[in-house]
Amino acid sequence: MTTPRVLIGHGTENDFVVLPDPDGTTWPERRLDEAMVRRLCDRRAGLGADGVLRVVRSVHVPDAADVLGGDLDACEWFMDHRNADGSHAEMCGNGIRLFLHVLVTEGLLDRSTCEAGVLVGTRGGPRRVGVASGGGYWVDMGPAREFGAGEARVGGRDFRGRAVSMGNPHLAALTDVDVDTLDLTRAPSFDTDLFPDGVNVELINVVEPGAHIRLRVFERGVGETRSCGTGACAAAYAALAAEDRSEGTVVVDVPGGRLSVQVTPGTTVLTGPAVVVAAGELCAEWLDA
Ligand SMILES: N[C@@H](CCC[C@H](N)C(=O)O)C(=O)O
Repeated sequence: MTTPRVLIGHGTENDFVVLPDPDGTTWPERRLDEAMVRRLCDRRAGLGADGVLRVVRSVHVPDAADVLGGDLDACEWFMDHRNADGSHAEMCGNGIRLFLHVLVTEGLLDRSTCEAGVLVGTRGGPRRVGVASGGGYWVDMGPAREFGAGEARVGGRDFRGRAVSMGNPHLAALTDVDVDTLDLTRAPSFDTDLFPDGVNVELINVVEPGAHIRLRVFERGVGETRSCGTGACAAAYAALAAEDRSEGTVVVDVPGGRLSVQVTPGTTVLTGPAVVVAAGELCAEWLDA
């Protein structure tokens, strides 16, 4: 087998190993198993990242038909996302912007076809993603769905927040405690009845009510990350809901940069950058070790 092509990239410093596999022949699930994802994401013995994005045509993903249903034909491409621990996630807001960027830079998609947006398959369903006029990329993430209230214990303190689904589960907790002072080295404890599949926890400070927030996030399957796109959307929704509003545009500052989230009752549009840092090949010696 030839040595597989690989790219490293990020969206607001939420970083990914990207594996182009258009025809599904290089990284079938049996090869890109949990152990391989962990090895790739290992920051010392591998390339290092918060997750892996496999760039593959939907027809080559065995479970794509289940999650995309009648939209399978409309989604030529599928973002096969894995967390650093090897688990699958339904959706990744930073990853999908990088995914489109890589499709363009790898010559798999013509940039001009992206202006109006391209439907990409994800395990959370189809998502439209396009080139933003002011730079970066926008993603139509679908509506935030609130499904209760809960608590998480982080660094010895309890934080109460809204349970919000962006396809994947979030606890979005507004707090007056300066989030920069929190210890996020250990996984939060949370209510497993409310979040049976685990949860991403966002701790949020309001900078300007309903307009500007900053957050830190502990991601399911990863740990603390420098940014989380779905988390930014859940946090923006919670910040607006705290003001009894169901729409508005919120600037979201994360440790790795700035995102913008436009919330309406019908959907949520996330806008932010995507950067490819390096491209090359995985070494056979490392792969076979
Ligand atoms: N960083 C991502 C979210 C990745 C998935 C998450 N860890 C989960 O398991 O739900 C984003 O930018 O949205």
